[in-house]
Amino acid sequence: MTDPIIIAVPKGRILDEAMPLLARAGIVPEAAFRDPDSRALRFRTDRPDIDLIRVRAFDVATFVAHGAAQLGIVGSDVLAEFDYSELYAPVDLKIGHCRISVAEPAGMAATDDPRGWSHVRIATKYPHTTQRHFAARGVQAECVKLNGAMELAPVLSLAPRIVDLVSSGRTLKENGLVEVETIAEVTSRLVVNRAAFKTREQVVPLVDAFRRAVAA
Ligand SMILES: Nc1ncnc2c1ncn2[C@@H]1O[C@H](COP(=O)(O)OP(=O)(O)OP(=O)(O)O)[C@@H](O)[C@H]1O
Ligand SMILES: O=P(O)(O)OC[C@H]1O[C@H](OP(=O)(O)OP(=O)(O)O)[C@H](O)[C@@H]1O
Repeated sequence: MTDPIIIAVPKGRILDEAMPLLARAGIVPEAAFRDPDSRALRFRTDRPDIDLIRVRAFDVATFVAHGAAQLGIVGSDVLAEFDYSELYAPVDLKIGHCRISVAEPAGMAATDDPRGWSHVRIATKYPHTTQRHFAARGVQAECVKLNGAMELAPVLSLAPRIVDLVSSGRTLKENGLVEVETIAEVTSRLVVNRAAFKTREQVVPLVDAFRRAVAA
């Protein structure tokens, strides 16, 4: 038998929204996949030709780009940050809605005019996206890379502004920050390794199954 198709799924918040979509696409993982106590990382499904792996959101793109997984589910925020040429993103899964935004302390925003910025120092998990956004209007962005809790950076003087994901706005509010610019709207995408798209016969029907699952 040929190797199973591997689908990389992020273990964070997207997982809850991805489960019904997987089911509608005809893929039901073994029970351990949803067991928080399980230490397993690779799981069988009701389809003998498909396995799932559960990895960190940023690592989904890496596994699929390198062909270690053939398909994956990943936020457009992650895709924009990596810009891997080996990734093809044919389906907007319409889950994981949020936006990537610039935020700063409410007190600072009261008198700040983004049109006057020439150099900004930004704490973010998304340095490439940030630099690209600001470079497009001639602003130099100096980024301090963090992997979480960006909202602490302004109050602790690590950087006066942040670029982070915003959904309800609650995290910003509870940390005294306000959104001053939206960089992009974010949803999760089905990603496919370009070589696997051409060489593995199950991939095209799977992409179609996900497309139908979104429309259902
Ligand atoms: N507040 C949010 N609302 C909606 N979607 C979000 C939100 N935050 C993140 N996402 C989406 O979920 C993806 C994973 O985010 P999550 O916060 O679960 O991962 P993480 O905790 O940063 O990941 P990891 O622990 O792997 O570093 C993001 O890439 C984004 O596409
Ligand atoms: O606008 P809100 O609805 O408050 O959502 C925004 C928060 O959600 C994400 O964090 P997450 O909870 O995933 O934590 P992490 O980034 O620290 O892992 C993001 O990094 C924000 O901190």
